[in-house]
Amino acid sequence: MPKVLVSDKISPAAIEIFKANGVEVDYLPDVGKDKEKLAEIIGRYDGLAIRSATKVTEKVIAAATNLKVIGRAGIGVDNVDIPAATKKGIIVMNTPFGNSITTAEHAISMMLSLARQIPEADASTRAGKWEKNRFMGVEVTNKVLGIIGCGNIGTIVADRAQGLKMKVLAFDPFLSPERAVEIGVEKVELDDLLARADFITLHTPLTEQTRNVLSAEAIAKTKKGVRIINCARGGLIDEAALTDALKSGQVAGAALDVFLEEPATANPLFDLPNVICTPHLGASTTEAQENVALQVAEQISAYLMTGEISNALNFPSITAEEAPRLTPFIRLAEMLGSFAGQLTETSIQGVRIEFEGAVADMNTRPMVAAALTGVMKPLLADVNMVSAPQIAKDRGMQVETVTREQQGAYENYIRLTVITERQERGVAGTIFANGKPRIIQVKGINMEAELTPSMLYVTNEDKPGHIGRLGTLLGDLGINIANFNLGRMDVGGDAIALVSIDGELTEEQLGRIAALEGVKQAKALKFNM
Ligand SMILES: NC(=O)C1=CN([C@@H]2O[C@H](COP(=O)(O)OP(=O)(O)OC[C@H]3O[C@@H](n4cnc5c(N)ncnc54)[C@H](O)[C@@H]3O)[C@@H](O)[C@H]2O)C=CC1
Ligand SMILES: O=C(O)C(=O)COP(=O)(O)O
Repeated sequence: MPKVLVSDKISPAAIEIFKANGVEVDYLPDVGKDKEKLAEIIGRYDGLAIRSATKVTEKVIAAATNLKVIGRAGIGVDNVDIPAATKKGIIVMNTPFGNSITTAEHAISMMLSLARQIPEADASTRAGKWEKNRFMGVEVTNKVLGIIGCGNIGTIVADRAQGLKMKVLAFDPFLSPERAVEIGVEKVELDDLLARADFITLHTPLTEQTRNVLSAEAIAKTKKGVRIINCARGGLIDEAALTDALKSGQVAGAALDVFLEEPATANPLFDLPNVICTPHLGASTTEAQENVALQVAEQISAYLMTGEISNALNFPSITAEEAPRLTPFIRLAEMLGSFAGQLTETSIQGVRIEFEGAVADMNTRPMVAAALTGVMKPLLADVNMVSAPQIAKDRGMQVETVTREQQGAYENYIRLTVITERQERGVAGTIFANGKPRIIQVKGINMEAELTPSMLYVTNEDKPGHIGRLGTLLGDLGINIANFNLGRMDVGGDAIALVSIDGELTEEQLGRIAALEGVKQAKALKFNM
């Protein structure tokens, strides 16, 4: 039974879902804040469910010897070292929509609170001061809202702001002009937004490109008296520059849900009167927490129990519907990769994967990942479909994918070619109606061979007597032949024998086969069936 650790506070409904799906679960909501403890126990788990308090660092991942999946009950994954997880073959998934409405509503609440100084007015009134003249607000109607990052949350904020009769500008390099028209925002460059916005709200992920998007220079370009809302990530604003700008009056107010250092228990911004702070509450509503908890528990369970992948950030999704259709082709791709990988002795420069017929129409990315896994497994035992594409890239392997829709003799086939300095070696296979993989071509030579766990691969010159000699030798060696497949280029040309055997050949036995008259290469191949 797979075992999952929940290391942050998530809705108890998730625990029930894990159990109902046959997944064992430990709910230790304080462990996420204790890096040492997390690293100490993570080795026991196949899955990890987190929110933002758990920092899944390289060190934690190094200790995660059994971990297969990290599920973020929420959106931002800047607390997970995704490259380290990918290299270790661990899927990282999030719940991209579960808390977006809630977070957008928090941003709007923060904007209105800022416009009317609600927290301070509240504190003053409770203190019995009745300072009616002190709290002069601003209307948002007809004001300009600048949204930096117009994805899921930014778009919902835009919609709600339009309801408040605001004019909305958006800076987002990935927002298409058509989409901007559709959602009724004016797509602008950052400098334009900075110069024109009365309110600026941030909704990008924290990445190296977005870090300090509101830097001292950017803040200097804003309209004097701008109000800034950040319900995305702390690192998006240079906090020192914001502090200075709030003091100088360049920025009239800031509403911050997120901070560079969290938990934020001391921060110079807390001392300023025109600042509103909440403790990373963007996603904290009953509805959103229920959504993300249920979803993450379902996603993690589905991956661990069936291999279904949804909302992974480091692997293409495989839906429950396509999983059964894809599985035989993923296995075929891995076997072709393994076939070619085991025959390759020099360093691999590139891999070409061709898909022809019906398979060309399917989701080929998992098949490419599986093929690369097969190719590299003889060298790197713990490579898997998640880590293989990244490892191939890191090693400078060129990966080319070709899809052709026309059909040849087979309804569909995959050809994998490994390119080394010396040669190109291609091997092609198909899936028969019974779902079984078949090799149909090796190095341009047609044959039809079932792949079995232990095989002997022999190349030779096509001369009379070879098959007899090989069969006799295998008999003398006490090796039982389960299946004997032959193919040749042309009469007297290169020929290949692919022999399924019971048991495995020793080096010594292989040496004797290689020494047979006419044999060019003899190799023992193993396949995980
Ligand atoms: N305060 C909280 O509790 C919560 C915070 N968040 C934060 O909100 C962020 C945004 O969430 P979603 O809207 O769901 O993500 P999303 O991926 O749908 O949208 C992000 C948008 O940012 C844009 N973007 C990326 N790089 C950019 C750049 N350099 N400049 C301008 N735009 C850029 C993208 O094109 C995308 O449209 C999350 O990454 C997370 O960090 C999310 C949920 C709750
Ligand atoms: O979903 C996100 O990105 C969030 O920031 C929400 O964080 P949380 O789950 O409330 O710790």
